Amino acid sequence: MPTKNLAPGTKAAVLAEALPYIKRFHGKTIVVKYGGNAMTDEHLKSCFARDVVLLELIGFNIVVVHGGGPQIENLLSRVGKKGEFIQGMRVTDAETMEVVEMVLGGQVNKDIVNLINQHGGKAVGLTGKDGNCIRAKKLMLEDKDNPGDLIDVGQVGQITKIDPSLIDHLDKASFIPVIAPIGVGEDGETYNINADVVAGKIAEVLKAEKLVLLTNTPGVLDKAGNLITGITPKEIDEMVADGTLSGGMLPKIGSALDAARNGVKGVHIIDGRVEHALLLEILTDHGVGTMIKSH
Ligand SMILES: Nc1ncnc2c1ncn2[C@@H]1O[C@H](COP(=O)(O)OP(=O)(O)O)[C@@H](O)[C@H]1O
Ligand SMILES: CC(=O)N[C@@H](CCC(=O)OP(=O)(O)O)C(=O)O
Repeated sequence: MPTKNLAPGTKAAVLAEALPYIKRFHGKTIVVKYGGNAMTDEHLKSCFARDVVLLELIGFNIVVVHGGGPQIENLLSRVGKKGEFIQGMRVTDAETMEVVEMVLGGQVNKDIVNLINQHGGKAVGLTGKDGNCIRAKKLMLEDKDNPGDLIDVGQVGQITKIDPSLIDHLDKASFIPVIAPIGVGEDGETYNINADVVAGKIAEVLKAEKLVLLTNTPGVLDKAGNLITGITPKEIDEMVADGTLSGGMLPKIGSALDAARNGVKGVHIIDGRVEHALLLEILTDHGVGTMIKSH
């Protein structure tokens, strides 16, 4: 949005408003999860990359974890396959895993790295295989309809360990890590992991001040479609039980809540379709989206 028509006093007030936030987050880690659904518009992608560079240059350690669900879907359809999801997790056979790794570790990861670098940042792309930073084992889902039974969703991973040393090295050297949600097993197996789950765990392990999940809804919506600005664990349980939270929102809210309970002070689900949503959330009084409370 052009700012040339704003009065100088208004511009100055907006900049001055950022000072307490700059003081609070200077030298601190902020994990940003960039959802595949929020990265479909070129202009918005460019705004996102600019925001990341700006936040890094004012002294925050930004770590980006990205998704790419729609982008995976696109390549799958080109090879004649259709994605299937159970409890928000993609059923991942060997061929799907190849596509997932190509899209997340290749296309999407390099696209984000390139954009950040074009805007003056120093981004480095990784998957969980690099430096063994995301260790995983096979995930089995609980069958909600038949308690006690397990559902096999193929090469979907459950995180067993995050090794933050590579990410720490990059942060210390002012590089911006851009992480694709692919994990590696003890015997070198490749695992597809939901990006929200990876972002939440990385935020916990890095003791991040904030976790911001950018998606394609204004935040968490109630039954009537209204935005909920703050949500408690009890309200989450109720909304899962009555089906108000479903699909991709299930792993998202689960990992957001885990992160909030495990020490990440501010956990927010925000609308990545809003220009500069990240700056609004982090540097202004104007909170956007839904804050996930730990109790
Ligand atoms: N109560 C809810 N409020 C908001 N979104 C919801 C809700 N329940 C389900 N969803 C779905 O969750 C989606 C976001 O998850 P997902 O598609 O995995 O996005 P991303 O690619 O950003 O991770 C929304 O687009 C919406 O369709
Ligand atoms: C196991 C699983 O579901 N993995 C996800 C990984 C990408 C992802 O999470 O992308 P979004 O953040 O855009 O949804 C998938 O294959 O779609």
